[in-house]
Amino acid sequence: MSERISDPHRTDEDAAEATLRPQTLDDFTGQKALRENLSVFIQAARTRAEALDHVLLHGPPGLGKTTLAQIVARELGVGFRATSGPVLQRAGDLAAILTNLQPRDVLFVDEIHRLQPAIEETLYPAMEDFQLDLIIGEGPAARTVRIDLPPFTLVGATTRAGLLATPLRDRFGIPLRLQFYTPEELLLIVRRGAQKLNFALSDAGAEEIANRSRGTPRIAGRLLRRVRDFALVAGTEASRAFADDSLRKLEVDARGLDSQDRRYLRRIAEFHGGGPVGVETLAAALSEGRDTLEEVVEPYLIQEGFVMRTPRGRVLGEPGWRHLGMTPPQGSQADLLGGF
Ligand SMILES: Nc1ncnc2c1ncn2[C@@H]1O[C@H](COP(=O)(O)OP(=O)(O)OP(=O)(O)O)[C@@H](O)[C@H]1O
Ligand SMILES: [Mg+2]
Repeated sequence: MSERISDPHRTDEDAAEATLRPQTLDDFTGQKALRENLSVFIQAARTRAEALDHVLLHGPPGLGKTTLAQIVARELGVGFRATSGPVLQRAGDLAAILTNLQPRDVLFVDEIHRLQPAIEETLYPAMEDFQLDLIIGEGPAARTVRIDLPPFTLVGATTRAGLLATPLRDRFGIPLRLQFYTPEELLLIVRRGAQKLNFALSDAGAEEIANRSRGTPRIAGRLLRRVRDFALVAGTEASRAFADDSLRKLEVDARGLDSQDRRYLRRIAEFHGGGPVGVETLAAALSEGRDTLEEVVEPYLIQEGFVMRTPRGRVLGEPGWRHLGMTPPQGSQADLLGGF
């Protein structure tokens, strides 16, 4: 795992995140459409005193999936159990959790795209009919018993919805996609965070952090805590210039890209004339996993137009060239695809 300040994945250092985590739907900034819909479904479930339909949260790391799962349980006024795809090794592990749920509880399964196939199949009848088929004994004496489960809400989270099997995806009545946050939303998040941390951050300083957070609250929180460290040690208040200077020390540039992002862009520009180049080739050249590129590095670069995903591979976009201070070669793919 890399040590990038702009890595949207959770790291040990992010344990401090807990203080910044919003506790209610009202406190949760951004994702307006998603929040409004969810609020209606929660209210309806509460009114009917029924379990909320299963919810699938998908989107890039650090956008608030785990936070939302906890909020859903709190707003429903029910218990919250959490596990994750890679942790559940045997069908029995899942059975133990399911049979211990209280009616209407939320079971949060993080990284649900990494469930073992056998466990996934146990999950189907559990989600659909609140029934669990257990195999007791072995060999010819083995028999299946069917156990009724309390009605519950499965909240699944994944950064890779594309990897979910269709039968699993279809069993989520409420699929919700999280989007990158706008600079205005991040500004609000940074301001609130500074308040919670008792950190005297100027509005301009907050703006500087918000604009460089790659659309991701986790990164905003992390940059906020680092700028706060710099300010504490320097014994000054955090003006725009101070925030700017601190972020520069962390190698986060004016658009929020870090050294890994720039290495990725430069590779396409300098070794492949701007592309197209296959993601496997890039991953090998940069000594990164393909997954890391697709899940962590690329989503934001694609959304900002720095790079484009085409059937023939990755192509540097106009903003990508500009960011590197280079001009696209005449007749390059960026020109041809300019209208994309
Ligand atoms: N809408 C928001 N408003 C304020 N803070 C937020 C918001 N969403 C996320 N955060 C902050 O960002 C941090 C990361 O969020 P969270 O852990 O929920 O992300 P995630 O989508 O589950 O990431 P991963 O895919 O890595 O599991 C949280 O600790 C929280 O402080
Ligand atoms: Mg999470």
